[in-house]
Amino acid sequence: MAKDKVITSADVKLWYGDFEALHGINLDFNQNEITALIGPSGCGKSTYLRCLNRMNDLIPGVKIEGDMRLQGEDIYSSQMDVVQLRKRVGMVFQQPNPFPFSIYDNVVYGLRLQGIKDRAVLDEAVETSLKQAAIWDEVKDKLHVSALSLSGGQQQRVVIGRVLAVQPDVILMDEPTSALDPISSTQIENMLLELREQYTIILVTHNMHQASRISDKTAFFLQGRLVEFDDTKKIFLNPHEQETSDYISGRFG
Ligand SMILES: Nc1ncnc2c1ncn2[C@@H]1O[C@H](COP(=O)(O)OP(=O)(O)OP(=O)(O)O)[C@@H](O)[C@H]1O
Repeated sequence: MAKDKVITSADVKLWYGDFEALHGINLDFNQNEITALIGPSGCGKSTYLRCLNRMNDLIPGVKIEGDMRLQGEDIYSSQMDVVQLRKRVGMVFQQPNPFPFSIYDNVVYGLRLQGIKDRAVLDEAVETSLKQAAIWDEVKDKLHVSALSLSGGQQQRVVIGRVLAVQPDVILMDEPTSALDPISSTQIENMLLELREQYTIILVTHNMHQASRISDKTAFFLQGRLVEFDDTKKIFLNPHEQETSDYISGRFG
């Protein structure tokens, strides 16, 4: 049975000034799937990812063309509320970036911005989000200490909790484990497999083992082009394109 498409993108092109970084990307994302974006450094994975919640709007001199839709709504329409969009399409970066506040205040940050003040509602959101982010047991007795006092792996899970608290539809992750040790990385990978039940996840990764272990679909980018997009098994075991095969087998990149 065909799954629902949460995000669709057609003929996405992006220029940084005169430099064309994306050359017409066509890529759709199914609900409750993890899609990995792979490819050598500089091929445009992060640039493409940032198009999906309009993070590139913040960069001067950027021009974007193409059609990108979230649940059918035009992401680049003038009607689109960008604050709402970034709530619906949350983002986790390579370096954990907790705010210099307590764990609790980090997690409820987005909810307070929405005007939610009810302590019971906030408490409930903190517990639920930190459980989903697989860090509740480690921090439940110290919710009011600074998030910056945690290890890198714990900080990244608190940041994921902060993203989950506003109940996004889609979570964008840009190399979320590359700054972490192997145990923390595995914890986050296992958590993503759980989160897939509820969310649609788009993950940029340089880690081929990670892409093959946890993603349903894989998109291989090269020099601003989408070379191949398919089921992860197919991409890793029997890719259609020679360039994909060369990259997967470590012949470049
Ligand atoms: N703010 C920017 N201004 C100008 N050029 C940029 C900017 N950001 C990225 N680029 C260029 O766009 C191209 C794609 O970069 P991008 O960061 O999207 O690649 P990537 O595949 O995510 O790389 P990596 O795996 O190293 O993070 C590169 O040539 C890069 O130098």
